[in-house]
Amino acid sequence: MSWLEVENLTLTFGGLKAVDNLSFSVEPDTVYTIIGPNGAGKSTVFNLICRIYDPVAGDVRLGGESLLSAKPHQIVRRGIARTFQNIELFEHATMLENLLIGRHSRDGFKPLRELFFAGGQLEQELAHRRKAEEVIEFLDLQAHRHARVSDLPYGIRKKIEIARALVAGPELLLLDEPSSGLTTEETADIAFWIEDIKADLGITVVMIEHDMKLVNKVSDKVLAIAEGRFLAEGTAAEVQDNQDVQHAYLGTGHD
Ligand SMILES: Nc1ncnc2c1ncn2[C@@H]1O[C@H](COP(=O)(O)OP(=O)(O)OP(=O)(O)O)[C@@H](O)[C@H]1O
Repeated sequence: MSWLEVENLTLTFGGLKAVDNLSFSVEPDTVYTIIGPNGAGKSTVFNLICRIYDPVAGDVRLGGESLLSAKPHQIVRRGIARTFQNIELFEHATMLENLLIGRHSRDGFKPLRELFFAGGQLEQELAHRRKAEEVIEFLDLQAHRHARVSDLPYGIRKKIEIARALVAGPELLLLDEPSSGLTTEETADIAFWIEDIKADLGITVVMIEHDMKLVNKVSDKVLAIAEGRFLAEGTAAEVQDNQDVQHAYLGTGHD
């Protein structure tokens, strides 16, 4: 049994099959990358794993347990955190404030506990702060702790988006196009951090990515999809050599 199992997953939007009977599985402590042309269904797969959408068929299991009974806000507590293709941070808050919000998303808002158990609340706040500081140090973001996110360069904001996901303490991190909008140098930097997240934090990474240099560098396994369907799976080199994959990218169609 694999750790993350996606089985016969299907989702339609109107008449369009965005994800079509897709199955794959991910082993723990690996980087698993999903590639595919624009509109292939990659982000929809993430949205299905995070319970934003209900599949019309199929299942998603983590550690043998189906995620389909979970509500979107419970996904973080099931050990999953994600980043977005377009950065989704509170632009007018500081980096630290953004990280603390990311941490709170794990526990949810509990007004009664806040009223009656103020002592425990304080301890929890301190634990949140410690976790945020741990991630700040890990990603070498100390210089930006109190900077307003809107004042920071795009490359740093992209890294803060990863930090926001990490403070939730995930076992599975979903990265949606971590290199988009980054320079070649910044992309090389992100590759380094992804490798450290796997090796030093023991977090399994599932990544959607277009930049094949980054894919080649960090992926243990690559899945190619097109029109919501499985095309090929293997090492980055094997998948890039696959004829169906090449045809899908060239847009020449395939049988
Ligand atoms: N909420 C939605 N309503 C209707 N159609 C949608 C919706 N979300 C996605 N789609 C369609 O589903 C298909 C898959 O979209 P998706 O965003 O998952 O592709 P993708 O592989 O992530 O693409 P890209 O690489 O361009 O981000 C596309 O045809 C898209 O237009």
